[in-house]
Amino acid sequence: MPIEKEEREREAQRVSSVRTQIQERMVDLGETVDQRRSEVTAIGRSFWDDISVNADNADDIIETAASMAQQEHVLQGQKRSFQVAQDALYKLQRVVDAPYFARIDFQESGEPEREKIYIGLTSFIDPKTDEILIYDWRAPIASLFYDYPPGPATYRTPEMDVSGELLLKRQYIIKAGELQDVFDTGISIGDEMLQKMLSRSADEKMHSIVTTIQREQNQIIRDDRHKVLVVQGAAGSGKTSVALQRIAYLLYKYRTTLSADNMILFSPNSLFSDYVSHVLPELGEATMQQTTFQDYLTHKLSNTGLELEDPYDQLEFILTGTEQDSAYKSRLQSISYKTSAAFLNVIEAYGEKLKQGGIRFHNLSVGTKVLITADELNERFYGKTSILALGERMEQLSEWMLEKLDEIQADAQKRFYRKMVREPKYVGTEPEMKKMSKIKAHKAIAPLKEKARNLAYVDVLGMYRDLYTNRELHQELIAQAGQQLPGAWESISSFTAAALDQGILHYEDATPLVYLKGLVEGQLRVGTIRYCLVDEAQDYSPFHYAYLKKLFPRARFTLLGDWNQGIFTHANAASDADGEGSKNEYSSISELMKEDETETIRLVKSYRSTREIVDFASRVLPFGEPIEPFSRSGEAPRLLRAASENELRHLVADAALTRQRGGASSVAILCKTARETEAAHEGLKPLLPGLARITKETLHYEAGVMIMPAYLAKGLEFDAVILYDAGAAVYAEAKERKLFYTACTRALHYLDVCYLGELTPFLP
Ligand SMILES: Nc1ncnc2c1ncn2[C@@H]1O[C@H](COP(=O)(O)OP(=O)(O)OP(=O)(O)O)[C@@H](O)[C@H]1O
Repeated sequence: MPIEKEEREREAQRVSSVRTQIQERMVDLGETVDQRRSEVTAIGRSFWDDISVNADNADDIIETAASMAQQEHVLQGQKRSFQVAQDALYKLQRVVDAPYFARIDFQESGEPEREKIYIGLTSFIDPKTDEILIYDWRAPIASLFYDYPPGPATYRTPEMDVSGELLLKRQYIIKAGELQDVFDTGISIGDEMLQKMLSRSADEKMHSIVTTIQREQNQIIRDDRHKVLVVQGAAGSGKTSVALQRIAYLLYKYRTTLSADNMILFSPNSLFSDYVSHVLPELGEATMQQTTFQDYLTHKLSNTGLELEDPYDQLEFILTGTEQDSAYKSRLQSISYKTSAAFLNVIEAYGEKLKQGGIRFHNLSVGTKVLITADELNERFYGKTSILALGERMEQLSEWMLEKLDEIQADAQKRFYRKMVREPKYVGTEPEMKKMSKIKAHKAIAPLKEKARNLAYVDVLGMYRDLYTNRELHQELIAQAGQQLPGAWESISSFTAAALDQGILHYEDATPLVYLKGLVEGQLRVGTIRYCLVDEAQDYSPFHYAYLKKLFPRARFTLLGDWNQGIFTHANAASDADGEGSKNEYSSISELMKEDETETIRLVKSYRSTREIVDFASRVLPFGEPIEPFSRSGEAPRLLRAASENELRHLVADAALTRQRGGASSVAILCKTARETEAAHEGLKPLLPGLARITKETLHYEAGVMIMPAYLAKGLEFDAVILYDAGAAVYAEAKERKLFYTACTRALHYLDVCYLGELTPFLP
C-alpha cells in the first residue's frame, strides 16, 4: 500500500534519529569497552603485587589463599563487565545500518492510545527517557506482527494474554542507515517484501527470514507448550529456517536459564552445517552445538577399531544394488529389522539380562602376559548380587582394577630395581636406579590404567555379536517383548556376523551398538541438553528416535521433516514408496516419544521454487504430502532428450551454460549416485571447465556450476538444477521416486530435466 509523502518523510527522519542515538550509544560503549579492557589488563599485570605471599605457617598459607581468591574474584568481575559491554556494542554494530524492519500500531483494549512498536533484530532503549525505540523481534508483543492482519489481535505474555486492535502493519527496507522503501501490509506479511526476497539468487549460505516469517512458521518458532513438536513441512516450506529462528527465539526467551550448550541440532551432513552456519550469528546469537548423527556415532565408537559405514555409503549400496543379488536382499531385511522399535526392545531386554550374567570381558595384558583375566573380571562383576545399575557396577569394577594395577605397578617397580642392581649394563646411583625403575613401571602399566578408566576391557562388540550368533538368546529376548524372530532371521544373522568378523560396522548396526554400549557402561544419558532439534527428521528410524529420547531424557524435541523426501531405507520407510504411508510416520514418532504433549504441525506452502517447478515436482508424488507454491512464477521446467551418452553430456553442458548466461549464479547438476556423479564429471569436465564435484567429504561449496549426487543436495538450494539423467534406466524403481522428487525440489528458478532414451515413469 503506498504511503503519503509526508508520512514517508517522518519515517525517514525517525530512521535517521534512531540511528544517531544508536551511534552515540556505540561511542559510549566503545569507551566502556576500552576502559574495562585496560582495567582487566592492569589487574592481570599487578595480580601478584597485591597479594602478600607467605607460607611460613598454616595461618599465613590460609591468608595468602584468601587474598588470591579475592584478587581472582575482582579480575573475573571486571572480565564479565568487559564482556557485557562488548556484547552490547557488537549487537548495535550489527543493526546500526538497518535498526528495524517493521512497525505495528497496537491499541490495547481499555487503553486510550495506540502504541507504536518498531521491531528489529535487537531491542534498543533511549538511555535518557527509557523509551523503547526498538523491540526485539522475539519480544511477546512483536508476535502480533507475524500473527495478525490489521484488526482484533492478541498476544501472549508469561503472565496473561493481551488483546486489542492492530491498527497498522508496516514494513521498511533500510540500507546504510537510509530508508529505501516503506509500505503497509495487509493480510500476510508483505507479499511484496516476500516476493522481493524470494526472487533473489540462491546464496552459498542460508540467511535469516526474520523480516518475513509467516504466521504458521511463527507458531513453530514460538511454541513452548509441547514437549515434542513434529513438523511435516513440504520441500522449501522453511523447516530449516524455522529451526534456526526457533533456536534464537528460545535463547532470547530463556536467556537467564538457557545457553547454547543446552541445545543440540542434528543436521544431515557437514556441507549442510556450513550452509546454515551464518543464520544464528546473523540473528546475534552464539552458534550452538550442531552435529550430524554420524559424527556422534563416530565419537562414541572411536575406540572399537571398527570401520564405521556412513549413511551415504549405505544409501549408495541401496541405490546401486539389485533385488536379484542375495546379499542385497539380506541387507535390506537386516536394515528393516534393525531400525525397528521391535529391535530396540530386544536391546533393552538384553540390557536387563546382562545384569544377571553374560557380559563379555577382555583379558588385560601386557604383550603376551595376562595381568587380569576375563574370568577374574567376570567373577568380580557377578560374584556378589547387586541392586546397582550396570553402569555403577562397572564403575566399581574399574576402581577395583585401578587399585589392582597400582599393586602390579609397585611389584613391577621392585622387580625392575632388583634387575638393575643385578645387571652390570645399568649404571647409576641408587636413587637414580630407583627413579628409573619407577618410570619404567609407570610406563608399562599406564596404558592398562587408561583401558580400565575407559572401560576398554568390556567387550561390547562381542556381546552385540552374540545377538546374531546365539539364536536362543535372540529368541528369548524378542519373546520377552511379545514378538517373534523376523522371517528372514537366518540371512540377517549370518550376514551381520560375517560383516562384524571382517571389522565392518554397517550404519544400521551403529546405533544399536552404541545403545547397548550405553546400557552396559552406564553412560547413556546427557542431562544437560534441554532442546534437541532434528532437521531432515524423515531420515531417522524409529530406533533412532527411541534412542534419542533415552539419550536426552530432559530434552524437548523439535523434529522437522518432509516424508516426501524420505530417501533412506528404514523400518517404516520400506512400505512407503509412493508417499502414501507417511501418516504412519507421525503416529509412530508420537508413540515412540511416549509423550502426551506431542503436537504435529504441517507446513504446506513452499517458498523456494517457482509455481511451475512445484507443480512439476508434485506430479512425481501424486499421493504424497501436499505442497503448495508461493505465488511466484517463472519458466516451465524443460525436458531435454538425448539419444546417446555423448549427446547427453552436450545437452547437460549447454543447459548449464545457458542458465549461467541467464543469470543463475549457482547451477547444480544432480546425479542419482556418487558412482554416476564420478562418471558424469569425467565426461563433462572438458565441456565445462571449472565444474566442481561435490562429494560427501566436501565441507563447503561456492557459487558456480557443480555436480553431485542428489542425496547430498538435500536441504540445499540452487538457482538452477539440471538432472543429469532422468531416463527410465536410472529412475524407475519405487525406492528412487522420493530421491527424484527431492532432486527436483532443490531448484529456485530453473529446472532442466535431461534424459537418455526413455523418460522416467515417475513423470507421467
Ligand atoms: N518466511 C520466509 N520468508 C522468506 N524466505 C523464506 C521464508 N520461509 C522460507 N524461506 C526461504 O525458502 C527457502 C527454503 O527454506 P528452507 O530451506 O528452510 O526450507 P525446508 O523446508 O528446510 O526445505 P527442504 O525440506 O526442501 O530442505 C529458503 O531460501 C528460505 O530462505
